[in-house]
Amino acid sequence: MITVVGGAGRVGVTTGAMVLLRDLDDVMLIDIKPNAPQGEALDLNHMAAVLGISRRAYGSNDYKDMSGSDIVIVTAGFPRKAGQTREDLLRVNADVMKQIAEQIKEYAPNSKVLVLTNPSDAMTYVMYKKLGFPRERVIGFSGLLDSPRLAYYASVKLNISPASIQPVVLGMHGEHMFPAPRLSSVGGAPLSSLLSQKDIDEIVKQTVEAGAEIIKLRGYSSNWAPAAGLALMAEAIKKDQRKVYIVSAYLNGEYGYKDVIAEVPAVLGRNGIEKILELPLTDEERKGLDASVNAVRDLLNALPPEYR
Ligand SMILES: NC(=O)c1ccc[n+]([C@@H]2O[C@H](COP(=O)([O-])OP(=O)(O)OC[C@H]3O[C@@H](n4cnc5c(N)ncnc54)[C@H](O)[C@@H]3O)[C@@H](O)[C@H]2O)c1
Ligand SMILES: O=C(O)C[C@H](O)C(=O)O
Repeated sequence: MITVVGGAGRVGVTTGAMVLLRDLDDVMLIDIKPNAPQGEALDLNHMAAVLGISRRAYGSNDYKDMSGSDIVIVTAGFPRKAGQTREDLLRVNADVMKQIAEQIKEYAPNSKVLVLTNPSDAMTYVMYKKLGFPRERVIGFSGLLDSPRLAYYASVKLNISPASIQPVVLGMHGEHMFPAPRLSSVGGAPLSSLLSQKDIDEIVKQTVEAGAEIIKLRGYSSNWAPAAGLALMAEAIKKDQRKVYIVSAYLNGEYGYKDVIAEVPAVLGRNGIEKILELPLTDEERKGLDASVNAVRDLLNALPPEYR
């Protein structure tokens, strides 16, 4: 069973749909909104019946129904509104993480926990600290959104499929993320060698501003792309695929950073994070990553001690 906490919210229910569509497992949607997860589960079960998928969705307002889940995906919490940054959600969502960590500890103590709630690196840190699970089992989401976004914008410039691009965005999910065009590649060539500096600057800006652009256009934040990314992470763990994805990981010396969470490439398999990969960086890239990781640290330092 894969549980989604926040399962009646936009990203939560879309994630439930993606898990079913990829035929990964049954899905438990848990949410504090009365009746809403049950209603979403019913609709998802009808979708599965239409498509002939033999997985079930369940909905509940009771955390104990996550019992037995090997993966718990956390999408619960407040989304930002137009004009807000993700960082503005720090305190309110840290409270939500703290509450949910208690429940996961009690009902799914052996699970791998994927955290998407914003600001996602800081929320992954709170979840990690409050759960006390090994770091391999507490994994933050967003690299699998920021990097494919970079691939998308580059693919438009190059008029090729985004699937042909291996994009790299490191550090923080937020205003200070670090897109790395030299480390991103197309057919073995660095992306930076295939586009002009002006085009590179443009796609980097589009990537950083992508989330805000969606909110500006439609009034609420993304759901389709993040849900797809979460499903890929869950799939890699569930099927022990050992695929390399950029994820938010607790660093204990990797890249020279300690006691902080940042987006880095990692191998995902049955144990969660099987290995963190350390990319060789130029001096300039090192500075860019430092600035990004320092922005995560600033957020963590702004959290009262009970969240750390
Ligand atoms: N990291 C990313 O890339 C990324 C992408 C999209 C959204 N997000 C973030 O994900 C979060 C959710 O976004 P959304 O659009 O789905 O919001 P939403 O308001 O549609 O859904 C949030 C859901 O969480 C539920 N919830 C709140 N507290 C809860 C608790 N203690 N237990 C269980 N459920 C609880 C709410 O009832 C609601 O249904 C936001 O913080 C948003 O910023 C992050
Ligand atoms: O922009 C947001 O608030 C949601 C998410 O972090 C995103 O990048 O789409």
